[in-house]
Amino acid sequence: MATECAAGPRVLRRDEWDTWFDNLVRAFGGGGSPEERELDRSLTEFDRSLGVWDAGVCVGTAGAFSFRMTVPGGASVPTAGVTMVSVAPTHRRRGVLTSMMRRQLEDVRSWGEPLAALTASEPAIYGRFGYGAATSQLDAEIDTARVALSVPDGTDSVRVRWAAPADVLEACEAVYARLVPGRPGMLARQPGWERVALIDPESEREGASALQCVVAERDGEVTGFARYRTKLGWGESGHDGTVRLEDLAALDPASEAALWRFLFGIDLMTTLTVSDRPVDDAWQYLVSDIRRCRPRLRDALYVRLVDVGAALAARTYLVPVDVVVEVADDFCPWNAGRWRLSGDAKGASCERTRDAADLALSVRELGAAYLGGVPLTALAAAGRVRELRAGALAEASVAFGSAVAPWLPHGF
Ligand SMILES: CC(=O)SCCNC(=O)CCNC(=O)[C@H](O)C(C)(C)COP(=O)(O)OP(=O)(O)OC[C@H]1O[C@@H](n2cnc3c(N)ncnc32)[C@H](O)[C@@H]1OP(=O)(O)O
Repeated sequence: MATECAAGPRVLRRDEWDTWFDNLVRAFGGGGSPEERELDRSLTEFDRSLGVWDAGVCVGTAGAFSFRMTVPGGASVPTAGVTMVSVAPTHRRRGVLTSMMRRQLEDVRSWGEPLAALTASEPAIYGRFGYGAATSQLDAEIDTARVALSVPDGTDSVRVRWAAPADVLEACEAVYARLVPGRPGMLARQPGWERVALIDPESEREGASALQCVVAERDGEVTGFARYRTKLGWGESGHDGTVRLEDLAALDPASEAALWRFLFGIDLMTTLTVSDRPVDDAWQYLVSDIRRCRPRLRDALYVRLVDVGAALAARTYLVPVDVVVEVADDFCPWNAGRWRLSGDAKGASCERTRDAADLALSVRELGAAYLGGVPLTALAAAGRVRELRAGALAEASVAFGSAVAPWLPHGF
C-alpha cells in the first residue's frame, strides 16, 4: 500500500546495497554480469543514494554521482549524475519516483551543485522534473565496402599500434583528460570510473570479439585511441563482418583520421557501426558518401538547472548578452521568477531582478539550451520559449550557442 511508504526516501546504508541493487535489476527486467555488478557496487556513493522501503522491502532506488561537467566556456561545474533510478513493478504510478526526485533535487541544492544530469531509459519520464534534452548522440552504420575516406595531410605520420586495452589505459585516460575542457557535456573522470571502459563480460558481447584497442602515436607519444570489437560474418558473396566502435578520442585531426582510416580498412569487415558519437564528429566530413553511412540522432544527456542563478553564471556566452528571463519551475520553486543574465565570452552574472522580462520559459527549456546544443529559437518556434522584448530571442539564442557540439561520451 502507498501509505506503507509514507516515510519516504532515505539515505542508503552500506549493508542494504544488495537488496537495493536487486530492486534496480528487477525493475530493468534483469540482466547484468557479475563484473558490472561489482563495478556498480564500487562506484555507488552511499551518502548520495536514496532508497524507499515498504515493510522491509526495497521498492525504490536513486543515486547521484558527484561529477564535474564541462559547460560552454570550459568551466568544470559540480553536477549530480542521476543514476540507478528504479521503482518496483508492484509500486509503480503511486508517486514513489516523484518523492525520490523531490528529495534528490533538494539534496543536490543543499550540496551546492548547480546542475543535475542524466541519461533516461525513456524520454517521457524526466521532463516533468525539469530535465531538458540537452545533447544528441550520433549513431551510424557505415558501409565501409563502398564508402571511401579522404584523410588530411599529416595522417601518414601517425602510427596506429594495436595494444591490450588495459596496457594503454593510462595513456588513453590522458588523452581523454585533455579533451574534457574543450567540449560541453564531458565529465571529468572521477576515481574508479576509468575501469568502466575495460569491463568486457562475454555475456554482453553478442557474439563479437573481446574488446580491442589501437593507439595513435606520433613521435612515441599517444595522440589518440580507439576501442572496438569485430564480428566475423559470411554471406553468399563472401565475408560480411562488422566492426563495432566502442570509443574513440584523438588530440588532433591527423590522429583522428588515422584511427578512422584504420577502422574503415580492417580486412573481412564490410560494416562499421558507431554509436554515442558527438553530432559534429569528424568522420562525417571525411567520407565520400554520407548517405551510405546511415547517420541517425538520438536524445542523450538530460540537464536540469538546480540553481538557475549559479548555473547560468557558470558558463560563458558566445556573444554579449543582457536579458531578463522569467523562469517557471513548479518542481523546484526556489528557481522561479525573473533573472537578469549578463555575460559574454569571458564570463557572466545572473541575479534576481524585478525588471520586466525579455523572455519567458520553463526550467526544462533552460536545461535543453544550457549546453548550447539546442537553440532557443528552435524552442521558441515550438512555442516553448516566449519572446517578450523584440530582438531578445535572437540575441539570447546566439549567445547560448556553443562552438563545439555538446556531447556525453559515455553513460552512467
Ligand atoms: C537516470 C535513470 O536511472 S533512468 C532509469 C529509470 N528507470 C527505469 O526505467 C526502470 C523501469 N521503470 C521504473 O522503475 C518506473 O516505472 C519509473 C522509475 C520510471 C517510474 O516510477 P513511478 O514511481 O511509477 O513514477 P511516479 O508514480 O512518481 O510517476 C510520476 C509521473 O510520471 C509518469 N511516468 C512515470 N513513469 C513513466 C514512463 N515510463 N513513461 C511515461 N510517464 C511516466 C506517471 O504517469 C506520473 O504522471 P502524473 O504525475 O501525470 O500522474
